Amino acid sequence: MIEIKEVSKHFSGQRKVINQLNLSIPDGKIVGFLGPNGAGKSTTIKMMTGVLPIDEGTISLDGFDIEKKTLEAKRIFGYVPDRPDLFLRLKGLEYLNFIADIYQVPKEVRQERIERITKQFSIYNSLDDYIQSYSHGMRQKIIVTGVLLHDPSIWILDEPLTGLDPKSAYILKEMMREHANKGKTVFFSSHGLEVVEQLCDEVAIINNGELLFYGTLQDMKETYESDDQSLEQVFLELTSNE
Ligand SMILES: Nc1ncnc2c1ncn2[C@@H]1O[C@H](COP(=O)(O)OP(=O)(O)OP(=O)(O)O)[C@@H](O)[C@H]1O
Repeated sequence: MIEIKEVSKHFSGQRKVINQLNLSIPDGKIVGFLGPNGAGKSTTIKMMTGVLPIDEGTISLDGFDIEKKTLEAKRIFGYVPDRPDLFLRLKGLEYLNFIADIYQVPKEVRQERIERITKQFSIYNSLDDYIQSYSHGMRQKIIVTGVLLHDPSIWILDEPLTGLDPKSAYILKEMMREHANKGKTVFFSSHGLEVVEQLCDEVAIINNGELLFYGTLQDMKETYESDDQSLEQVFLELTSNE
């Protein structure tokens, strides 16, 4: 479970980019975090994962405050950033072993997981190549593999499906569903309603750093949809900055 309480953030010389955000992400559900460019999704996710300091408020992961119990919190989540350009000078396999070492994944377990997951993502034959030479989608897949390798209970994914080919996107969506079905937490950001409609149990919509809606798609339909407005039109209207 992820608890975001009264969180605000501003960057120097700017207005608040996150304003008094409250959000409770339950276990056992896939929750989509939706909003247009610049809405504040990545900033929120970076605060959740301890990448950015929180100006005001608190965020806890399974009860561990990310700023006060940082190590404990970091042990239990896996994070896929929006830009997967990390550790470019390592070979794919070196990166995965590095992650497995940090999280102390036993040798036999890591071998089985690396082989299974990278074969599913069709990157098994590229593990001896440098990440530098990988395409955007391959870089994303190696980072997702690194996350799955240590089997964290909370998954925090920043636009995980952007740049993935349809087969890999399908596999990742299946994995997200399986993880939520095990009673674990899956939180991911996206621009579009389509993937959220396919995949999510609940959706949080943010714009200009403020939460506009949180609930099931059914709630959203019941609250906003009408005969002359589809859910997509509702979403576009809610998040319009014009
Ligand atoms: N390091 C930074 N310094 C200054 N402003 C920043 C910084 N990072 C983000 N911002 C600003 O904070 C706001 C929210 O940005 P953020 O990246 O969180 O949005 P987003 O919803 O993830 O957008 P996108 O969908 O385009 O990735 C934007 O106005 C952005 O310009």
